[in-house]
Amino acid sequence: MNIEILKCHGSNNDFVLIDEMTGAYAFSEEDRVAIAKSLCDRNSIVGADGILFVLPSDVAEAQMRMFNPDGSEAEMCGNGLRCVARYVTEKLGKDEVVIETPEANLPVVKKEEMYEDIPSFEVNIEPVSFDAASLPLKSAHQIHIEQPIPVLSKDLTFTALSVPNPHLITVVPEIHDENLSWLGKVANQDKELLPNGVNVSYVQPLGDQKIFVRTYERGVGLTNACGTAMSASALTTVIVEMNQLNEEIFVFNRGGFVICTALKDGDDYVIKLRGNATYVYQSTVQLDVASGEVKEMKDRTLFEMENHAYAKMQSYAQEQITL
Ligand SMILES: N[C@@H](CCC[C@H](N)C(=O)O)C(=O)O
Repeated sequence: MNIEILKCHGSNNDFVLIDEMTGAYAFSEEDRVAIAKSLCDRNSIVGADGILFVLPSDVAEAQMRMFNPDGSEAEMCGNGLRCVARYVTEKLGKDEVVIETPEANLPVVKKEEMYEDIPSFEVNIEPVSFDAASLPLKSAHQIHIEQPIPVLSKDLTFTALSVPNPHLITVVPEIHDENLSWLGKVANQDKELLPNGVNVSYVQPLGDQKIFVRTYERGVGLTNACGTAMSASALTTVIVEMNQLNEEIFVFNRGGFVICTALKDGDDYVIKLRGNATYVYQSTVQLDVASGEVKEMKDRTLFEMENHAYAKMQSYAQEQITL
């Protein structure tokens, strides 16, 4: 079958967006899983960190469903939600809309450009829970903040939270990719400890309300950036590193940077995640859903100007962390 795709990214965490509101595809649940596995495969002619299905909603302007390359569906996707925010606001000619996600209806809003010629959006990341059962994480502590997990590490401590997808956050003086990758694999294999798997992040404080975050994503592996992980990391630094609530935290990553602000609304935390929503190209792919083979890509139109603008922003982000 022919499927129209939009390749997009937030902080170079890249996605294939498929519009099921306009396209009369009538995918089954099995189709969505198969399409996610085929189109995200880095050996195919597309390749991505995840897939975003945009569907009609009875309670919001649109609905987002996000699948990882292994075919698992995530409760939330922060970088993906900014891309969906741009897609839906531009389609409806509005500056703010609500997007239905599996656990919450989330407001998203177009913001002033965070860097020259960078379309920028802010999305709410919620509900947030520090209850270990919300991941779930098997722990002796109901609230697992800065506590060890001996099967994962002899010396590190971890903060567990769901936003609402599951995260383990560790504040470290420096980041070693091989070590994070090992930790992420072990954590995701141990179904006694973490039955639904987990996204694992190392956070390096850079001082002055700045942090660097590297994440091993559930269902993917190491990615350039993970929006929910950066949000969870910003909130964790508010709690363990005495950063301030209601103040912007600049979160740098392999693919750029975002700005997170952790707020408290009564007893509940909400994180505002602001960052780019960049279109890479649009095209039509011919896919054999049954065999998973991506046969052909046709009519590929590159968004050259915005890719060029994003490259500049990425160099700026790199300079900020090497200064
Ligand atoms: N990259 C995303 C998160 C995608 C889902 C995640 N891998 C999970 O399974 O929870 C983001 O930007 O938040």
